[in-house]
Amino acid sequence: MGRPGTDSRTPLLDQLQGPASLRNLNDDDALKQIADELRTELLDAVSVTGGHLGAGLGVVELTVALHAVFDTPNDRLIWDVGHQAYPHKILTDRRDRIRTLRQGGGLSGFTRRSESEYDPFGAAHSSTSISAALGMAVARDAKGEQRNVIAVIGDGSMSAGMAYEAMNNAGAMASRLIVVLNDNDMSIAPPVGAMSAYLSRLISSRPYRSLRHLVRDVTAMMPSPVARAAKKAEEYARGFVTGGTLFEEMGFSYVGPIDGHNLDHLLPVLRNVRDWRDPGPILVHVVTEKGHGYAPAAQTADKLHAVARFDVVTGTQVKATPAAPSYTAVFGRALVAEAEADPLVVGITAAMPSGTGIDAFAKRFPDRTFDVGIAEQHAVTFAAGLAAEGMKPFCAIYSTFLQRAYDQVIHDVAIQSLPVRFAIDRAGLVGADGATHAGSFDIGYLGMVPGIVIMAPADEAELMHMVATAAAIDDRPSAVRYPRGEGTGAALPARGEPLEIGRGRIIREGGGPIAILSLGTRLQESLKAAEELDALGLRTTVADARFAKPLDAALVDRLAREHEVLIVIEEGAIGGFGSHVLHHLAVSGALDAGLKIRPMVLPDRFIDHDTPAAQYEAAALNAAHIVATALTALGTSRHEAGLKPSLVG
Ligand SMILES: Cc1ncc(C[n+]2csc(CCOP(=O)(O)OP(=O)(O)O)c2C)c(N)n1
Ligand SMILES: CC(=O)[C@@H](O)[C@H](O)COP(=O)(O)O
Ligand SMILES: [Mg+2]
Repeated sequence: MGRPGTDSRTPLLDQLQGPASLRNLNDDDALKQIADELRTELLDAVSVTGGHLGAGLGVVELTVALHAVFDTPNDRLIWDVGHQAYPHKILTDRRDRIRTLRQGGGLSGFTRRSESEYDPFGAAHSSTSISAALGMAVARDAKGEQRNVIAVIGDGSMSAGMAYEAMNNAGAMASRLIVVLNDNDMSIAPPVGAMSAYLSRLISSRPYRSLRHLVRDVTAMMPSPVARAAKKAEEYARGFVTGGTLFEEMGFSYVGPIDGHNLDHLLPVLRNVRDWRDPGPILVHVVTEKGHGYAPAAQTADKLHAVARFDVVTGTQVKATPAAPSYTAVFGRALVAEAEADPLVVGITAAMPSGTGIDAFAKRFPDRTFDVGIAEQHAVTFAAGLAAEGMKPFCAIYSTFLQRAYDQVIHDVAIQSLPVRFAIDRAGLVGADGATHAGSFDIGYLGMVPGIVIMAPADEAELMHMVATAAAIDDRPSAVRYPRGEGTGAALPARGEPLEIGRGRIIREGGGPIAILSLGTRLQESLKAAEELDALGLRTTVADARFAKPLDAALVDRLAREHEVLIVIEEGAIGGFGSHVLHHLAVSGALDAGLKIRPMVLPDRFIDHDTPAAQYEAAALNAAHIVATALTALGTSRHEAGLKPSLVG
């Protein structure tokens, strides 16, 4: 691959008019050049935008081959997770926008139906592609239409139960379906689990098939079961112990392993698979390298899974120096402190050790750390089993990914009142990953679960106290939810002090008509708003709820009784903390006295990718919005109050 301008060949990528022009080339050598140019363009674009890099680098040749062989967009191409789809986006009508990736108003960092006809299914949460592809294949057959449906799923994403649910169903159906297993022996971290070990054995036991073998394998599958029986007989004759791969046992035809960077192999095999007319699913096992073709990727443990802006020549990333440790890092520190004091404390992650801070715990307590792979449902019930036997499991899962294990939280944990501790990272807005990753719903979806304790720290010191509080709760589930990114710089204790469950705290006594009850890290904005209101002679009370559940009813009643206006603010969707406060005040009759209560929550819509600052402005949860809400409730405009005009009126 040459760097831009160093490749003496006539550029071809610039001449492409979408994937159809790839197919019209009829020149495999030209496709190889296009792959080189595509990798260069990918590097150049992501060096400017940042984002997910390693996965896309690993599928450059595969992306070219898929679009060169299949009649996209009529043939449906579904990318699992979608973080590897930047080359796909460059080849499919979005090259001109690729440098807007993950920015407000720009391209999504994942596939998205609304973005392009070449994105038949949205993604970002893993392991959905086979299910969606099977649905599209069955719809095709039901409508008598003709097309191929191809799901591209990674080895890491093959560790989620949903992938097996889909294969189990597909393997028993006649619908023609193509699954490309993109096996780069990586998840975000090195892969874990028996499936990963199996795939490694499969690859080592079946060295790259020669082209002749590959074409023969596919040919043998084509005409009829007779040829397949002959092949099976040959395999038995050659001493194959089993009937073949796990995938074949599940009703798939299997082709591979294939070198996923070798277009001389990829193209003929995919063409054969395209023309294969036998009923049922086929799995094409493609072996790739995450970060392929870019030396700095090979030198990093995570193969440059996600990067900030970087220098293409050196691979050096441009990272701002955080002013304070991240909530994630503080969680890791807090968990280590609890584990040093209590050998029953264990840490669980679902394939996100670095993202959750469990990697720090693992360094200190490798034998008490469990990475279960991309398997959130299993992680929760695995934790329930541990808790049932007296262990103290901390299950660290992003808010958005915990959505996948909701029934396990209720059915396996809460109904049995098992003391699983949920460390819910990325709770709230997450910036560039956008709506699919926003942690908007956890207060809502957990808040209705009887018995669970839900905490939200105002800063990172509070986070340590809440981890200690959770560690001490041995009779029911507990959850601590905290945001992505750095903390406030608060001084940190060596170890947290358990809090009194269900007790909030008054941060500043106002004495005026307005009170603000904040849950979580919106406290900083609430204090700024109080300062502004003070300046108007409206001395404002600010309280930190600390607990969404159980609610501090005494605190809520006092705020309601002593103030004319009560603002309740949280970084969560409607149906969360504010709803619980409203419910309590309505049931208790406190609203009958005419309290002007204003819940402030995330807008009731999905908030697209953007910078965090832009997202908070869009969410209207900043100090200026709090001031405006309070004044409006009071019946005073900012003008009457003598405040300079604000964007929020
Ligand atoms: C349900 C879910 N859990 C966790 C993640 C976070 N995540 C994004 S990519 C990834 C690794 C995927 O590995 P693989 O499928 O092998 O793709 P590769 O990055 O190797 O191309 C993980 C864990 C996710 N997107 N969805
Ligand atoms: C693709 C994916 O789902 C993860 O890589 C996710 O983007 C990580 O999010 P953070 O960057 O917040 O850890
Ligand atoms: Mg992988």
